[in-house]
Amino acid sequence: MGRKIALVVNPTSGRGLGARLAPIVRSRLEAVGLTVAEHTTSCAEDVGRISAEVIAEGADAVALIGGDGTIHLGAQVLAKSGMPFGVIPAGTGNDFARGIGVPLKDPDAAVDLIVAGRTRSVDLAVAKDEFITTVVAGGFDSLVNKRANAMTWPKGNARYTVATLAELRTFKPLSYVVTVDGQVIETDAMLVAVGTGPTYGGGLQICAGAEIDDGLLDITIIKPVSRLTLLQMFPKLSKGTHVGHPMVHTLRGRSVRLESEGVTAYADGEILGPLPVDITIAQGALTVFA
Ligand SMILES: Nc1ncnc2c1ncn2[C@@H]1O[C@H](COP(=O)(O)OP(=O)(O)OP(=O)(O)O)[C@@H](O)[C@H]1O
Repeated sequence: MGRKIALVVNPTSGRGLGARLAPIVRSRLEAVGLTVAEHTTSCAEDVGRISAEVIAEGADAVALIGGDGTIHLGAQVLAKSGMPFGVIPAGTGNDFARGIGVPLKDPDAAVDLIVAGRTRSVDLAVAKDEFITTVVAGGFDSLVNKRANAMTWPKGNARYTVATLAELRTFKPLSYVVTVDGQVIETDAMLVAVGTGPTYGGGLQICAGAEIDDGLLDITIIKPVSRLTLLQMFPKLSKGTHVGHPMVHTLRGRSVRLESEGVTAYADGEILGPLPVDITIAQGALTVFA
């Protein structure tokens, strides 16, 4: 085959899983005759810088080892470049990989998708001049994210459960103005989420049913509910069955404006910035092996 693959590794993703996966991935790629140029990032800025360099140097494809944060950084450069890229999931959340159907706990199978070479174009959201690869959201979940990101224990997704329980004690619904393709919705809500793919927070199907390549943003509004109802809804988020609840409102559109005073929006698990935020769709902006 002789394809040249640039392997971009975030060694810190998944608390070191990225570094551990790199030699495994590299040898599997080389075993099928691919030429691998391995680049290990030493800071967040390196992900974009190295991605830009390997595009300029004429790599045939990029393989990213990392989690959603790494993919977010890489997507800023890879979007609209036409450069096909593959994901080897190494984060704690891995929601982008989940959304495009890459096996999460089987790096060999993830590598095999790159080797097979079948690509598809997937949509990205655009907000505050950034490409977003999963979900933009603000409200109750912003507080949970903030708390969970500051926690060192417990590890993995359990942090989100602990943070959710802590935030539930004091949270009050917020007032939002949500404008979807010009239609203005004024509502109180627990949170509003806007995604190209279905999940955030490591598999919570907040935008259940979102299709990654339909050219549309999926919007979920969770209207004010009691603490008990929100708690009961939480396990349903993993299956996406919250969507049938009368206080869960879903819609689709190509442009969304989210407004709510004092709310910080999160995107791809990281802080995006304070609302208001305008979100549009970049249809088919990213070419992935899947
Ligand atoms: N050497 C590094 N290279 C790249 N990013 C780094 C590095 N050190 C720290 N970071 C930071 O690590 C963040 C997290 O990486 P990533 O999201 O891939 O892993 P994760 O947090 O374990 O997974 P997930 O986002 O899926 O939960 C990046 O957004 C970046 O800011």
